[in-house]
Amino acid sequence: MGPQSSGKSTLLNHLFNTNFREMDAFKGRSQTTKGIWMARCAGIEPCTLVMDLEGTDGRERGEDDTAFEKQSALFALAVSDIVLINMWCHDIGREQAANKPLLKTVFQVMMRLFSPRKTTLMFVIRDKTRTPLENLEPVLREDIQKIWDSVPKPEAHKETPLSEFFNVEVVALSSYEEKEEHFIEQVANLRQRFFHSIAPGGLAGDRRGVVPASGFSFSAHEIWKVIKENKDLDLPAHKVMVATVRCEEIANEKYSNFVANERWTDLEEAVQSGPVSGFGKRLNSILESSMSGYDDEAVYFDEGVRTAKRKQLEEKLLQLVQPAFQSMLGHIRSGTLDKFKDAFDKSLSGGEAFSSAAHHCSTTCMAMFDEGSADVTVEIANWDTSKVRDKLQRDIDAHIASVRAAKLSELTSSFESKLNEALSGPVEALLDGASSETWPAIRKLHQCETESAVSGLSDALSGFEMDEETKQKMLASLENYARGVVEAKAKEEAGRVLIRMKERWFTMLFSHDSDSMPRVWTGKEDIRAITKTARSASLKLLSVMAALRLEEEVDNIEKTLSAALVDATSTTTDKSITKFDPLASSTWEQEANKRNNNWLPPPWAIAALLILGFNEFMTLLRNPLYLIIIFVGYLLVKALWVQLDISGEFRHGALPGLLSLSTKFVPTIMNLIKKLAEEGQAPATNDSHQNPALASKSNRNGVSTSDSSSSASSGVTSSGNETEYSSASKDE
Ligand SMILES: Nc1nc2c(ncn2[C@@H]2O[C@H](COP(=O)(O)OP(=O)(O)OP(=O)(O)O)[C@@H](O)[C@H]2O)c(=O)[nH]1
Repeated sequence: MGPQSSGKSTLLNHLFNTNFREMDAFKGRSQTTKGIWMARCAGIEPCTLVMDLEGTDGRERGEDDTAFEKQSALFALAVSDIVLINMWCHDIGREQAANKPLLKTVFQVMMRLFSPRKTTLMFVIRDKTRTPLENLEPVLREDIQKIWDSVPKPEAHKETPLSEFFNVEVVALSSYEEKEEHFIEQVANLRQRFFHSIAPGGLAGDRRGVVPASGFSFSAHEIWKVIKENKDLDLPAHKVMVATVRCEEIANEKYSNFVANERWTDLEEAVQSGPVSGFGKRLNSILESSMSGYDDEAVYFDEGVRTAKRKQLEEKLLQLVQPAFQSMLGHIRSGTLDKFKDAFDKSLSGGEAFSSAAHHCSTTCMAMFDEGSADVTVEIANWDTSKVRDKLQRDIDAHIASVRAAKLSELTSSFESKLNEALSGPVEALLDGASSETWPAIRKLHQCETESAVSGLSDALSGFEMDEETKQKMLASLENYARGVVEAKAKEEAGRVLIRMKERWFTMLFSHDSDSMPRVWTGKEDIRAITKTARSASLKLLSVMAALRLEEEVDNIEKTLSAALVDATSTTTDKSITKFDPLASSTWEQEANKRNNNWLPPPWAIAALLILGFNEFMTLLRNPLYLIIIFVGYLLVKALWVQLDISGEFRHGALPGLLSLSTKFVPTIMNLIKKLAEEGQAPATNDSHQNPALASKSNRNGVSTSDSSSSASSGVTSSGNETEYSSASKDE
């Protein structure tokens, strides 16, 4: 800065090889530079910017702070490290020096910087005279001090010395117009002082509050804005503000560069379709270059701001890449699960025991997953992979469990089918040739096969590391199965017992003699004896089929059968209902029928009926007509019940019973009506003995002839009704 046409632009152009507009010497002295101009110094390292300010007019004015002169001086002090002040040599020591008002302005605005930094004020004495600099300098400093003292200062800076705010330097140059060679030489010397001016001990003052070059443009704009608004300049706050804005800009730029980075887009696309080898390495490298790019650019900005913005950038980037990381982890998980299934399958088919294969494959695969997930780790993120790991472990366990269940059921069914094969045929053959040895042989076979199957299964189960209880349950179920096979076979054979008995009786023994030759009937044979032998042989077969004898217990079935069916028939010809019948009292099927026929409701239900139906009972008792109607109804129903043999019909199931009843119902009703009609006619003719057959029939059978014949046809196995049974037996 300096007075108008004091050769500022000329000096700057020579000093820094710049190209500021200079006044044309032939056009006369007039203002050339308007506003503030800026240029980069050529050939000076590190990058140095130089500003050429509009010249001051040298008049002392009481203008306010909005005057451009003051604003530009404040701007220069706020952004510059070194301020060159041009002054004429002959002005030194003069009361009316041209730059006195300028210096006053400089000192005043310095107070307006919220926290001023130490700026170098270099006084450049132009058109130096013969007076040596050593003599001029003290006079100049004295002038400066005087001006400093005369400037009104705020309370805080009342006693602050000038040196607190400024480094004062003084240089003198020969006249450019008269001693150009000297001028150029001296300027060249001065230029040397601008190399590395910001290095320690260099020409620049302290570097408090400076902003990095990348923030300069923004910072200069903001400072100028504040100055224009006539506000105080808070340089530290400004520094933070510039850092915030710039760091954010840098971070945003790095983020968008990352998003557009081909290496990243390729990686992101690839991971959609499957696992990508070296995913972690590639991603880390792209992230690393973004972050280090940020660090490089933001390094000179305020540390607090820089770190905070770095963290934000990091978070944004991680948010961007996390889905890719998750899908990569997902690929590893599903890939590992597939590998596990394959390896497990191979181990099992290679004959390895189940639990050892499960354990070994699971351990290997989990290690494989750990390795894989370590490879995809994003270094700056430290994301937790344990959830995915747990999921994999659960999937593996579930697979093991399902294979285990399948294998166990496969094993069980294989042993079962073996047992079935080993037991069915032989048991059938043994029952075919029923004899007293049949059941011991079946027992032996059953025991032998069961034992071998159980021990086989037990051996096979040893590879499954199962708890003893479950194992015992499985073995017991196999034993039950074996028993079931024998039982089913025996029942199946028992179903065919009638045919077999017949075969044995007639075909084998009755029609053949003891030498198995077809019998020739001569009339001399003892038919009774042959019949007895044949009958007892077939009863023998019946007794073999009659019960399951898987336990070694002595039973009386054969004896009972012969007593009831052979001996009884040979000794008694008349069976009475009062005679003890061992077959009827046995606990076989009849017992079940008896239970089925227990139609009475339980005692509590009877009690409930009595209590709840008390009113109805009383109504009935009070009105004898009701009672008579009910009694007649009861008689009718009972008659129908007996006629239709309802309990007998339903013995074979509800549907056949209903069908049979529906066919019998109408004829029976007709029969009853007919009967009643006949009864009615009988007294009219007053001759009961005219129809003795009808009378005797009705007397003997109570209700109807058709009844007795239908009861007879139902045979011994009809209901437990004793009367029915005896009448049927008599008919037989
Ligand atoms: N006497 C003298 N004249 C000089 C010197 N240096 C430059 N001049 C002359 O002064 C005149 C003004 O030069 P500029 O360099 O344009 O001066 P300025 O201070 O930049 O002028 P403004 O930008 O208008 O304030 C020119 O004619 C120069 O030749 C010098 O050292 N001594």
